[in-house]
Amino acid sequence: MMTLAVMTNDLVKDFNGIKAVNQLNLRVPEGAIYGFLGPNGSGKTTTLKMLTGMTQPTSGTIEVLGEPMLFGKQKIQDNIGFLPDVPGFYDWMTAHKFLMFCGELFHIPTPILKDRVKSLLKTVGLSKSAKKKIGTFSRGMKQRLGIAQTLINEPKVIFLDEPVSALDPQGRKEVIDIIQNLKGKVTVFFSTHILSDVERICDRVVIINEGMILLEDTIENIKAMSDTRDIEIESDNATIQALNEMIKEERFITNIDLNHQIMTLTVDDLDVARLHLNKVIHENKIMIKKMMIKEPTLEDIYMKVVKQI
Ligand SMILES: Nc1ncnc2c1ncn2[C@@H]1O[C@H](COP(=O)(O)OP(=O)(O)OP(=O)(O)O)[C@@H](O)[C@H]1O
Repeated sequence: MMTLAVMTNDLVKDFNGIKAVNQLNLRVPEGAIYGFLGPNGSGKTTTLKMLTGMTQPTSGTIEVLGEPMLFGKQKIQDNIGFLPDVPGFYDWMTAHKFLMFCGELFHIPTPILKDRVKSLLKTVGLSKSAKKKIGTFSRGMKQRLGIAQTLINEPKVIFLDEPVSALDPQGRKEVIDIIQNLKGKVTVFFSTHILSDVERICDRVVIINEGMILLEDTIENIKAMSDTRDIEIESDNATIQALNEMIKEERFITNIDLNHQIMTLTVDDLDVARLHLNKVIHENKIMIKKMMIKEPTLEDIYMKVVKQI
């Protein structure tokens, strides 16, 4: 049986009649890199706060690592790590001092803690900046330090609230690479709205809106589920126009999008479309640079599911 790192049953958080989280049933397998997606205000932060024991649910239950979350009494914080969306640091502390300080809060014996801090600084690529003040750090460096802090107590699961959203592409890549390297060592539950990152590293994804689940599955299954397939054809402008005239009345085409040298066809039957297009291109001796089938991206699917509501 699959071991679950996080399980919620009918989780609800009501703020004066507004259900920020509404009957949420999450199943996060142990060891997964789990992407928690949703537009602004969909309930991600509220969920994360409940999962980490900081906010009391209105109703429903939470189990983390098989232990029921008993609000106010739980020891669960010893076994989890949490990086809030806007982490706070003492700017005057060095990275090394900060991690030592965090470890002391867990009463980790000093010799063990020293080794752990050293190894964590290496994991997040901050060994060379260990003695620098946090106030001089870039956002990306702070976020990496934040990830090291979530790992200080050797948790089995860490929760990261939008860890990459405020970072530039370089900073994002560094943080995403670190998360990817944690695979197999710790369960990572992270919220984000940057879909390309999710696509690259997540095993499973859940998309929520208005506190409810719209979709929950592996990335492959989510992509396979989408039945829309586009065909992209590239040539010079005139050829594209000519081809458009030849095929625009075909019944298998549901939409044609022309963008100078690129024509994108949305079709209802990919096989019929390919056969017919090949025939037209061959018979009319049309020179094309490229014809390819565009797989739907997670972003296409996300936009579709979120818009349905
Ligand atoms: N303390 C609170 N009191 C009242 N309403 C709240 C409170 N916290 C959140 N909400 C409401 O709950 C809903 C969900 O908010 P939440 O911050 O969980 O969403 P989110 O998905 O994390 O959004 P974002 O990506 O913008 O941070 C919103 O409508 C928000 O206004």
